[in-house]
Amino acid sequence: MGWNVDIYEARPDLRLPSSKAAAQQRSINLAISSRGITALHAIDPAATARFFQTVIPMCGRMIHDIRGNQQSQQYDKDGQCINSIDRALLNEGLLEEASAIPNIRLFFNHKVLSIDFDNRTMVIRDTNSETEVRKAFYLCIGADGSYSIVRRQLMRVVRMNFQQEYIPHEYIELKMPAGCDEHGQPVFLLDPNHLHIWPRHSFMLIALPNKDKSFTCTLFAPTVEFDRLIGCEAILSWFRTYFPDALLLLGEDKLLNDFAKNTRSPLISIKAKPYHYKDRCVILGDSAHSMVPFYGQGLNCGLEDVRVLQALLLQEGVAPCSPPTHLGERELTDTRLLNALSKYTETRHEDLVAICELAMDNYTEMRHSVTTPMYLFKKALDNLLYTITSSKDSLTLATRSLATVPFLSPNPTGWLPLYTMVTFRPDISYATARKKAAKQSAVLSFAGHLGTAFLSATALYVTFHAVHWLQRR
Ligand SMILES: Cc1cc2nc3c(=O)[nH]c(=O)nc-3n(C[C@H](O)[C@H](O)[C@H](O)COP(=O)(O)OP(=O)(O)OC[C@H]3O[C@@H](n4cnc5c(N)ncnc54)[C@H](O)[C@@H]3O)c2cc1C
Ligand SMILES: NC(=O)C1=CN([C@@H]2O[C@H](COP(=O)(O)OP(=O)(O)OC[C@H]3O[C@@H](n4cnc5c(N)ncnc54)[C@H](OP(=O)(O)O)[C@@H]3O)[C@@H](O)[C@H]2O)C=CC1
Ligand SMILES: Nc1ccccc1C(=O)C[C@H](N)C(=O)O
Repeated sequence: MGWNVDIYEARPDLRLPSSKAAAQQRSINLAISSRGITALHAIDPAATARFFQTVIPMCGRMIHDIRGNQQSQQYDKDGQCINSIDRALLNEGLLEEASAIPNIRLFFNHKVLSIDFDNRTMVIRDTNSETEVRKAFYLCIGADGSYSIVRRQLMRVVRMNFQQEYIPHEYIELKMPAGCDEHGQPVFLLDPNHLHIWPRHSFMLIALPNKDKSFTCTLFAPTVEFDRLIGCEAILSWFRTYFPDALLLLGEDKLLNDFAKNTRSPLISIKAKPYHYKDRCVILGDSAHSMVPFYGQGLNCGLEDVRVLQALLLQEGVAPCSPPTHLGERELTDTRLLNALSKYTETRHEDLVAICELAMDNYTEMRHSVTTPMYLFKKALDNLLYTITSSKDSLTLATRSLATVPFLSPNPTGWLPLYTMVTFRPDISYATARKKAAKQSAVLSFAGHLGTAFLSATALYVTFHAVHWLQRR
C-alpha cells in the first residue's frame, strides 16, 4: 500500500550461505493451496507466478497400508491440487521481493524485546553488536510466530482472552532420498503428485515431494510412543512392524541418523482475542493463531490474514501511501485505522477458531478415518452430491476481486465437501465452510438413519411375509 515499512527479524538473513543450514533444519517443505496463493496474488501477481514455477502439485492422498498396498484418494473431483513448496525458497523469494521495494527496509539479527504502545516505541536488540535501540513506529504488525513477543506485550495493555494447548503428540522430520535410474539420474521413489500417508490409527507418517526428487517425511506420534523408541534396534524394529515399505525407501542408516540428529518438536494450538490494540498494533499469522499442521493451512491462513487486513484497510479508506507520521502527537487516534483493526478482530476471530479446530479434527481423519469403509462411503456420497448440485461459477473472477473484499460467498449454494471449501475456495471463509459442512453432515446422518430405518422396515416386512408364506405351505 506504499507505506514505509521496517521489518525486524530476530534471525540472520536466510539468503546468506552461512545461515542456510540453520534455516533449513525444520519443516523443509509445506503445502500451499488456494488461500495462500490468492493472498500472494492480491499483493503481487507476478511474484506469485514466479513462486509457482517451483511447486510440485499433489492431487490427492496416497494411503499406504501395512502390507505396502497404495490407494489414491483425490482431493477434489475436478482435479484441483495442493502444492508442495520449498519453505526456504518461498521465504527467500518473499525477501527478494521485499528488498526490491524502496520503501521497505529489512533488519536481520534484530530481536524485538518490548513495546510501549502508548508512546509508540519499541526496544530492539541488535544481536550483531549486542546493543539495544529504541525505535518509534506508527503501526506495529506482529508476525513473530507461536511464541510471539508482540502478543505477550499486547496482553499487558488489552484484556486478551488466550488459550494455548499442547497436544500429547509430537513430530520429527525424516528424509527419504531420491532413487537412481539406469542412467544414474535421480528419480522419485514414490509418486510425486500425491501427499503420502501411512495411517496407523494412533500415529502416522507422511511424505511431501521435493524438487530434488527426495521426499520430506514427518512422523507424528504420541510422546509416549516416541519415548519407547530408545536405541537403534527399537527404532528399526518399530519401523519394520509399522512402516516396512517406507523403511526400505528411507534406508536404515539414514533413518537412524535422522532420529539422532533431528529434534522432536511439540505441536501447539493457540487461540486469542482481540488481535489489535487501539489504532497501533495488530498480530497476524501464528502469533495470533498457531494451529496443529494437519490441514496444511497454517501458512495459508497467515497469508490470508494479510489479504483480509488489506481489504479492510482499503474499505475503511486508510490511505494507500505512507501515513502521516505525526509521532509527536501520540495521543491522536487515527479513526480509519482504528475502525479497520477493530473490524479485523471482530470478523476474523470466528474464522481463526474454525480453522484451528478443523486442523485438530483432520489429524484423526488422516491417521485413522481414511482407512475405514464408512469414511470412504461418506466421501463417495459427498462427491456424488457435489457433482449433482454444483454449478460452475467463475472462481477465477471471484479470486481476482478478493484483493479488496474479505470474502465473496457468505452463503455458498449447492453441496460442497468440507475439504473443497477449506482448501480450494478462498471466497468462502473458514467459519462459513465449517457451518455449512456441519449442516451437510447432519443431512448425511439423517439420510443414513432414514436409510437404515427403511432397510430395517423392508427386512421386517420381507421376513414377516416369508414366515407367513412358509406357514401357509
Ligand atoms: C511440521 C509442520 C508442518 C507445517 N506444514 C504446513 C503446510 O503444509 N502448509 C501450511 O500452510 N502451513 C504449514 N505449517 C504451519 C506454518 O509453518 C506456520 O503457520 C507458518 O510458518 C507461520 O508463519 P508466521 O510468519 O506467522 O510465523 P513464523 O514462521 O514462526 O515466523 C516468525 C518469524 O518471526 C521471527 N521472530 C520471532 N520472535 C521475534 C522477535 N521477538 N523479534 C524479531 N523477530 C522475531 C522468527 O525468527 C521468525 O522468522 C506447518 C507447521 C509445522 C510445524
Ligand atoms: N502449531 C504447531 O504445532 C507448530 C507450529 N510451528 C510454527 O512454525 C514456526 C517455525 O518453527 P520454528 O522455526 O521451529 O520455531 P522455533 O521452535 O525455533 O521457535 C522460534 C523461537 O521462539 C522461541 N521459543 C521457542 N519455544 C519457546 C517457548 N516454549 N516459549 C517461549 N519462546 C519459545 C525461541 O526464541 P528464543 O531463542 O529467543 O528463546 C525460538 O528461537 C513457529 O514459530 C511456529 O509458528 C512450529 C512448530 C509446531
Ligand atoms: N501439509 C501438511 C503437513 C502436516 C500434516 C498434514 C499436511 C497436509 O497438507 C494434509 C493435507 N491437507 C490432507 O488433508 O491430506
